[in-house]
Amino acid sequence: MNNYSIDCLQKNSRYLKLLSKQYPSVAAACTEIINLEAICNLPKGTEHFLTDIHGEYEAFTHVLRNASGVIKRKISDIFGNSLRECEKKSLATLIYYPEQKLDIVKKTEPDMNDWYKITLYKLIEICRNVSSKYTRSKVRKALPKDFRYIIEELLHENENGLNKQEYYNQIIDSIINIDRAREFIIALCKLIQRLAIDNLHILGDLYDRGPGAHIIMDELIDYHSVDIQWGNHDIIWMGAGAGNKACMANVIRISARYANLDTIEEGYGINMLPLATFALEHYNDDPCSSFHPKIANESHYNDKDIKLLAKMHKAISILQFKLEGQTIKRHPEFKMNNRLLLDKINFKNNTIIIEDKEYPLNDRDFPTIDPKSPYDLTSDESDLLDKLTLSFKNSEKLQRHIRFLYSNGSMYLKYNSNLLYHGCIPMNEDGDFTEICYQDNNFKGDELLNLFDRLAREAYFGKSENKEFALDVLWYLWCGPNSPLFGKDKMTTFERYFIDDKSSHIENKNPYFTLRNDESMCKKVLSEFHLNPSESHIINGHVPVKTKNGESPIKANGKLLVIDGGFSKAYQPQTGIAGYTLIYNSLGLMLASHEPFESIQKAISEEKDILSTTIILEKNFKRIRVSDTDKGKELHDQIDDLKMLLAAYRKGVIKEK
Ligand SMILES: O=P(O)(O)OC[C@H]1O[C@](O)(COP(=O)(O)O)[C@@H](O)[C@@H]1O
Ligand SMILES: [Mn+2]
Repeated sequence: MNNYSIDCLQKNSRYLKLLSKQYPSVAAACTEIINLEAICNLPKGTEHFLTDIHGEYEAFTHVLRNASGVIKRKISDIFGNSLRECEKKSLATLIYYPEQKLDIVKKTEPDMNDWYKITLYKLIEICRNVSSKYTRSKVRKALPKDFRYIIEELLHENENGLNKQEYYNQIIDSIINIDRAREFIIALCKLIQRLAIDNLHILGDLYDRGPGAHIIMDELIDYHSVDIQWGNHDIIWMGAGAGNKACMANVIRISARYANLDTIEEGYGINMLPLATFALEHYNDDPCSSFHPKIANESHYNDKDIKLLAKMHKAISILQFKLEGQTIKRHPEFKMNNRLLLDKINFKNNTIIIEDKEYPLNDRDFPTIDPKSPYDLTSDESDLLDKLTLSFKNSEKLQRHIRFLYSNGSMYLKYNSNLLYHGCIPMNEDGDFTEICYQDNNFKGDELLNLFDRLAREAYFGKSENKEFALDVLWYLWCGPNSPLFGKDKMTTFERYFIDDKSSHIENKNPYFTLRNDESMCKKVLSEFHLNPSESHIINGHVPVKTKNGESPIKANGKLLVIDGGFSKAYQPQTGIAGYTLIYNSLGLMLASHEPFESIQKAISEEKDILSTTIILEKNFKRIRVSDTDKGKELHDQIDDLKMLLAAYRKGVIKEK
């Protein structure tokens, strides 16, 4: 026990008085100290890392429910050879999708009560196992209200204990007899899912081409503990929600390109009719060949839909190029003049000069561009943009999702000695961190990311005259040459639509992406962020690992892990797999690589789980305790404060209440 002097206690008396409101007596302070010290000795909770989901909600939902294989492993650990493989599979499917699986069982099972009974025993066994890492109080808080008391009884009673056996069996029988088995099983399955993972980390790009980013956001909002490191695709949605027109045009363009306006229209209730009307009016006779949407499943769309989508796609792309040009001109400090392209078009010859090279354009229909002032909006374009901006601002659901990205997200995160970020820390060829000047000060490394984080928040919440600048910074973060989220020298969107010569499409990655293979570089980054380089790791998303070409997700001698493996179907041909996820539990760090996922429907009806291969990256010989984690450090600080309060009570500096 620390020996606090009276002087020290008196100096801290204002804080101690406040603390004494929560712990009003010696007994209360002692109880809390014992409680916190006990928590510190528990094994650390399991962390789950996912990234680059790109709107693929089915695969995402599945990996969230199967906890990247954690639940399957628990079933195997607990039941070993006492269950057949097919029984383990069924049990796993039940835990992932209880409602749907119960409906299927009901159709074929001749003795439902018997099935309920056996299943309940198994589920309680698994619940006991997954809850053993937590304090009773934490488990209690996770219990569903309706069954709180019964589950607690079942978790803490030993059905083999002589006196309790009948009591235990009676509870199970009663649940079945009063017709509550279905609800009870669903509650237990959800509890297992909830307790299997203590904390979820998402390393960015929830949004983009896949069909259901809004569904993913709804799931995350309901998730018990999640943090998000913003990706470049998330940041344009944040920009669109905050009212930046260039970001909004990008968001609509990408949705049109991937024939995925459902997220905007049905997910967020934003009406695209004004864009459709505008497109039909101005591009009616234009085949918009380069703007044919990329459609995963052609059969969903008829010819007319595709033609209309192509016109909308072109209309919003031209708007994007105009708005981006205006942004670049407003901000010479962004140093993006090389991306001013509309004024480099020769409308007579139908060519463009980019970086001293002349290219023919594959399209000559630019009905809304005035060659003399190509970045000016026509009055129809202005009206359209005003309508769309208003709809984005007024979508209650979009705004809720954006606020969630702000409250649970950031540019980067330090968590239990790992450094998490989506893209990169901008670097020069020589490995120095790139400096950016803002308001006469230079920023680089962690300070640069902190600056961007602050400005990103100011763009949404700010009220000052700097807000407009901050809004443009959100767009810079999407595609600016020194954006940590983008990490490339330029985004060649214009070239990919209008120039056939593919050499103009090249986007060069920041030197970071080569330098990060070097262990000493990674250690330098970790030190920059004030982490101990010998025990910490960097965890990255953003660039898909081309496993097919022999690339490894483990870089720099294990210091850096890239877990973008292609949740997004568009990247799977390159990566050869369907994504990496990372699990960090009390025993160490494990990397899971997943085979492509067919569908939730097949996962349920055919019990087709994702096939995952897990490799252990680091194994701890001593189990990691809460005490060794960031939470543990917080708890130790609290314990110290409580000990000081105890001393204050005992030395009469503070009175018990
Ligand atoms: O495949 P598309 O639609 O042309 O998109 C490619 C664009 O997406 C980007 O790769 C950014 O998205 P990611 O963050 O998913 O890599 C850009 O660099 C590139 O210009
Ligand atoms: Mn990305």
